[in-house]
Amino acid sequence: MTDDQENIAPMSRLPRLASSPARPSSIPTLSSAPLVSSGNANKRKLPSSPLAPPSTKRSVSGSSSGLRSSQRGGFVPSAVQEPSSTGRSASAFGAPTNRRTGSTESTSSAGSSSTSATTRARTAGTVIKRPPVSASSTTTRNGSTLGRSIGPSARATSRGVSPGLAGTSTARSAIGSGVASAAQFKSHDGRLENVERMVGGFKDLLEREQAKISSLQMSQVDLQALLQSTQNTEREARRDLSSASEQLAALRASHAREIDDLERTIARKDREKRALEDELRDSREEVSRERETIRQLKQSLAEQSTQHITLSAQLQASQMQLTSVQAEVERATLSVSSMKAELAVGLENAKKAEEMATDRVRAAEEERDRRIAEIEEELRTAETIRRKLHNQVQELKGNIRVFARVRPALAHESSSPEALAEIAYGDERTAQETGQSQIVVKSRSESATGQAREQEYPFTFDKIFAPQAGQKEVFEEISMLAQSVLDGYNVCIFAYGQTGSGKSWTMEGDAGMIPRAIDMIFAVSSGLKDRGWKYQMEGQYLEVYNEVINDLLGSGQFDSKKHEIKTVDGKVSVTDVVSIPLNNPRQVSTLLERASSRRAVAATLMNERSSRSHSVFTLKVRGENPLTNERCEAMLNLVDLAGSERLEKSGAGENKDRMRETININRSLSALADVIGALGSGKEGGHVPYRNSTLTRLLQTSLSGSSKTLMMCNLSPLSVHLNETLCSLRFATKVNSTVVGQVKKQNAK
Ligand SMILES: Nc1ncnc2c1ncn2[C@@H]1O[C@H](COP(=O)(O)OP(=O)(O)OP(=O)(O)O)[C@@H](O)[C@H]1O
Repeated sequence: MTDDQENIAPMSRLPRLASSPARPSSIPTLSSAPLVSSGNANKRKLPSSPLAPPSTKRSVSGSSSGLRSSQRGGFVPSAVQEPSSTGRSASAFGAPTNRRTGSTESTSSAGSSSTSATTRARTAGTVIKRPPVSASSTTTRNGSTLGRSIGPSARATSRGVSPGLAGTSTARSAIGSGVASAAQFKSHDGRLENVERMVGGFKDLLEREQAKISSLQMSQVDLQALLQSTQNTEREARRDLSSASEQLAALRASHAREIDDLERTIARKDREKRALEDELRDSREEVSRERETIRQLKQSLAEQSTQHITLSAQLQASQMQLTSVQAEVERATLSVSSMKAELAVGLENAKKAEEMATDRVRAAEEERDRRIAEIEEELRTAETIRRKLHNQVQELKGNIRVFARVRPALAHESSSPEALAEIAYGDERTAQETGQSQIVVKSRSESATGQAREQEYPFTFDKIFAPQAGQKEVFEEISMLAQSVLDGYNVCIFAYGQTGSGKSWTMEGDAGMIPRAIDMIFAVSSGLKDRGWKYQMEGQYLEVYNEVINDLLGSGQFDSKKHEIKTVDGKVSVTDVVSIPLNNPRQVSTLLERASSRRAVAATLMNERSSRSHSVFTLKVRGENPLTNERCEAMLNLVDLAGSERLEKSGAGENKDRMRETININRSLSALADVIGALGSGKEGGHVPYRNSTLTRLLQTSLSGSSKTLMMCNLSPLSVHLNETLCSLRFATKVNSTVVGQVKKQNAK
C-alpha cells in the first residue's frame, strides 16, 4: 500500500468522520508546524488533530528514518536542537554524542593534535580551551539561508557559537598557522556541504509532504460534502420510512376494523341463518301437522257424513218425541202453577215455624244461661262446702299432725350391717284402717351384770315414711294441708330432727316440700280463677341464728339490719324484712337459691354441712272472690329446724361459739315443745310461753289454735345415732299427743 492510498480514508470510516465535526480551520499545516524544532515534535503535534491523515505521521516518520540514515552519514538533528553552550558539544556536528564518556568519534580521530595543543598551551602558562566548532562558522561560509531554514533554534545556536569562533581565531593567532587547522577546516567544509545537500533534500521532501497535505485536505472537504449529502439523503429516507410506517399502521388498523366488521356481519348472518333454519323447521312441522289435521278432518268429515245420516233419522224420531213431550210440558206447567201456589202457602207456614223455632232457641238459651248460673252457684256453694269439708277432714286428722321419716343410709355409711339401727315399720293395711302408722326401734345393750339386753321402742304417728319413700310420696300426704292455705287457713310445716337426719333434704333438696307446695298452690289458685278467685302471693325467707333474725333475701352477703318481732292485732310481723311478690313458681326457685347461699352453715362433727340455724320460709297468700264476696288471707310456713342433737353429741367441745349455738338451738326447741304442750293442755285462755324463744315468737300465729301444723320428724337409720333417734321420736310423740282447739279460718279484715 502506498502513502497516497493510506491517506485516503476508506468508505467504512465515513460515519466516524461525519460524526466528528470537521474543523478545517484548526487543522495544523506542516508548513506552520516546527517540524524539526524538537526531536519529539512530530509525536506531539500529529495526534493533536484527529483529522490529520495517518500518512502524515508516516511520511514524517519516514523522513525521520531518513534523518537517521543521514545521521549515519554524519548529520544529527539533535545537535541542531541542542546548541552547545559549554563548548564541549562541538563534536555534535560531526558525530553522535557519547554523554557517558564525553568523547566523540571525531575527537578520537583528532585527539592527538588537540592534546598536543592543550599541552602546549599549558606549557605556555595559559589554559587554552578547545575551540568549539559551530554552525555559525558554516553559516558564515555557506550563506545564511541554511540557518533560517533550520529555524529559530538553529539561529540561536549560530548566535551562541559566535563567541566561540572569536576564541578560535584568537587561538589560531596565538598558535599561528598550522597544518592541523587547515585540515580541520577542510574536513568541516566537506561536512557542511553534506549538510547543505541534506537540507536541500529535506526541503524537497517537505514541499512534497505539504502538497500531499493540501490534496488530503481537499479530499477531506469533498468527503465532508459527500457525507453531508449522504446524511441529507438518509434523513429524507428516514422521513419517507416514518411516513410509510404510519401509512402502514393506518392501513393495518382500517384492515382490522374491516375484518371485525366482516366477522360481526358473518356472525349476524349465521344467527339469521340459524333463525331461518329454525323457522323453516317449524314451518315444515306446522305443514306436516296441518296435513295431519286435514287428513283427520277428512276422516272426521266422512264419519260425520255417516253420522249426519244417522242423526237425521234420529232427529225425525226426536221431533216426534218432542211433540209428545211438549204435550207433557203443557200438562206439567199447569201442575207447576198449582204447586207454586202450594209452595207460597208452605213458605208462609215455614216462616211462621222459623219464628217459633227462634223463640224456642232463645228460650232454651236463656234456660241454659240460667242453668249455668245455677250450676256455677251450686259449684261455688259446693266449693265452699268442699272447703268446709276439707277443713273438717283436716280437723279430724288433727290440728297438729306428726309424721316420721327415716332417711336411707348413704353410700359411705352402709359398709357393714351393724352400722344400721334395727328399725321396724308397721304394716300398711293396719295403717290405712286405723289412720295411724307404727315404728319400732330395737336397742341391744348389756346389763350391769353383763347380760345381753334387748329392748323395743314402739311409736305411733299419723304417717311413717320408710327410707325408700320418695319426695313425691311424702308430698302427697302434705299437699291437702298446703292447699288449706288457699282456703284461708294458716299452715305450718316443721322439719325436726338431729343434724344429718334429712331435714333440709325433705324441705328443699331434690324437689322437696317447699318447691312442691309452691307449685301446687300456684296450680290450684289458677284452677280457682274459674270460680272467681284471684290470689296475690309474696315470699319471705328468714333465719334464726343464735336467737337473732337474719333476712335471707336481704341485700349484701350478710344481713346487718336489726329485725324486731312485733304483734299488731294478734298478727305477728318482723320489721325491715324483704317480701318478694311471686307471680310464678320459677321465681320461688330463684328465691330459694338466693336464700341458701346466705344461710349460715357451720361445721360440726356430725355433718360437715350441718345447719346451725332455723330457717323459716313464709308464703303469704291473699285471695278474693268478687262473685261470692269472699276474701281470705293466710300464711304457709315451711320451717327447717336446726339440728336437735344434744350438747355432748354436737362436737362443740371447748368451742365456745359452737357451744353457744347448741345451747340456743336446744333452748328454742324446748320452747317449741313447751308452747305445743301449753296449747295441748286444753286450757282456754291459758298462758302459752311464746316469748321464751325467737322461734316460738316468730311462729306464734302458725302455732296458735287457728292454724294447722305438721311436724316431720326426720330420723337417721344409723345405730350410732340410735339415742338421738329415740330422743327425736319422744319429742315427736309429745307433739303428736297435743290436741289444739278448733281451727279458725282467717278471714281478711
Ligand atoms: N330421703 C333421702 N334420700 C336420699 N338422701 C337423703 C335423704 N334424706 C337425707 N339425705 C342425705 O343425707 C344427708 C343429710 O341430709 P340433710 O342435710 O338434709 O340433713 P339435715 O337434717 O338437714 O342436716 P342439718 O341439720 O345439718 O341441716 C344429705 O347428704 C342428704 O342428701
